[in-house]
Amino acid sequence: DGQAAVNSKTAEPAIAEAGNAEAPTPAAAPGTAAAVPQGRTAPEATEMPGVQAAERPAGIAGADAAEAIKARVRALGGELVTRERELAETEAEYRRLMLRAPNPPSADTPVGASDADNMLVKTAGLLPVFGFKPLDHVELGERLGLLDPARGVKAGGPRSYVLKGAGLRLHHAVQRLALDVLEARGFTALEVPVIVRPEALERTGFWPGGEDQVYALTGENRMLAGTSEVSLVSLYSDEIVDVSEPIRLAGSSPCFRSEIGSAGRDARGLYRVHQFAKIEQVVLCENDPAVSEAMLQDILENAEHILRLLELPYRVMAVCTGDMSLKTHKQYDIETWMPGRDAYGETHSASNLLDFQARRSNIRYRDSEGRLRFCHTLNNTAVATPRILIPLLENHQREDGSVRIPEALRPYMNGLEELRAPG
Ligand SMILES: Nc1ncnc2c1ncn2[C@@H]1O[C@H](COS(=O)(=O)NC(=O)[C@@H](N)CO)[C@@H](O)[C@H]1O
Repeated sequence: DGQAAVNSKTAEPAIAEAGNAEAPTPAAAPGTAAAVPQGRTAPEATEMPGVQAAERPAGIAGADAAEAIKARVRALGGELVTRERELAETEAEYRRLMLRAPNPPSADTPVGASDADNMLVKTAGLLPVFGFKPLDHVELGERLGLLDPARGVKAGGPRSYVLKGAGLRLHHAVQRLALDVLEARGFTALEVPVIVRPEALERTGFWPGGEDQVYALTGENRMLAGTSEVSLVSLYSDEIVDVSEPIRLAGSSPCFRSEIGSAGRDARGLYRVHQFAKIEQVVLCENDPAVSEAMLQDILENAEHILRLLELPYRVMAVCTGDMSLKTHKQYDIETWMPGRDAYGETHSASNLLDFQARRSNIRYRDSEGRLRFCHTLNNTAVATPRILIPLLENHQREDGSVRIPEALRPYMNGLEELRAPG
C-alpha cells in the first residue's frame, strides 16, 4: 500500500548538495551583481576582477580609456544577466531531476519485479483451525451490529464504511492499545496536521509521483495526507535536532487515500477504503546505517508485539526492489492472517529511508566531531484500522458467530470479553 513517486508541480527549497550539509551560501564574487546591494552601481571598474587595472592614463587618452572601461562594464552586466538566467534554469532542472532520483535499495533487499518476489522472513502464531465454515468480517460485522457498509456508501460512495457500537469501540481500542505500547517504549504521542501543504509531501518523498494518490482541497493549495508520516517528519524540517537519543514519534491521525489505480481491488468491506485511522511510528536518528538498521528492527518488533497482544498470526516479508517506492532504502511488510480471504493481508509496512527524507526536509544534527549531517528517518505502522479489524474479527470468531476479545484488548473495551449478536 505504499505510495510511489513522479512529477512535481510545486515550489521546492533547493536540495542541499550531497555531503556538504554545511555548504555555506556561496558568497558572490566581489563586484558581481549579487554582491552589489540593490540600487548601487558596481564599484569602480579598476576593482572589477578580469578587467585589467590599466595604468591611469593622463589627459584626453584617459577619457577614452574610461569610456572603454564603462562600455566593458555594461557589456559584462548584460552577460551576467544572461548567465544568471541560464544558471537558474539549470538549477531548476537539476532539482527537478534530483527529486526523482530514487533512494538506493539496501544490499540485502531482495531484487524483484512485484510483491510476488517479496521474501518470507518469518511466520508467527498458529493459523486457526475452524471446525466450521468461518464467516468473513463483513458477515460477522453485520450480524454483530458492528458495521453498516450499505449506509456508508450512501454518504461517502464506494470504499466507505460505517462502524457502529462495539465496532467503533474496537476501532478505538486497538489505537489506544498501540499508543500505550509505543509510549511505554519511549515514543511521544502526537496529533498532527492531516491537511498539509504540498511542500510537506514533496519534502517527505511522496511527491513528485504520488499526486494522484492524494485528495486535494479545491481552491486551496492544501492536500489530505495519506499518512501522518508526512507531518511527523515535517515537524523537524529546516531544524538542527538532537538525536543523541533517537527521536521516537507516535502519530495518531485519520488517513485519506484516493486509491487511484486500485480499480475494483478489495472493494468489499474494510480492507481498502478512502478514509482510515492509523497510529504511526516515525523515528529520526543519526546518520549511521548500523543505527538506522537497529531502529528498523525496533519499529518492526513494536508492531509484532501489538499483533501478539491481539493474538493474531502473521508473517514478516522483506519487500523486494520492484515493490518499494522511490524513497525507500529497506522495507519489511507485516501480513496478518485473514481467514475470510484464506490468505495473509498486508497490515503494516516498515521502512528505513536513510537520509532521503532528511535531505529533502533539511533535517540535520551535529555529530561527535561537530559536523552537520543529515539524519536518517524511519517509519512503520503501529496499527491501521479498520483494516486490522478484519483479522481481529475473523481469527477470533466462534461457531456460534460470537467473537472472543483478546485479553490485552479487554481493558480498552470496558472489560468486555466477547462480542455477541444483539438480542
Ligand atoms: N486504503 C487503505 N484502506 C485501509 N487501510 C489502508 C489503506 N492503505 C493503507 N492502509 C493500511 O495502512 C498501512 C500503512 O500504509 S502504507 O502505505 O503501507 N505505509 C505507510 O503509510 C507508512 N507511513 C507506514 O505506516 C497498510 O499496511 C495498511 O494496513
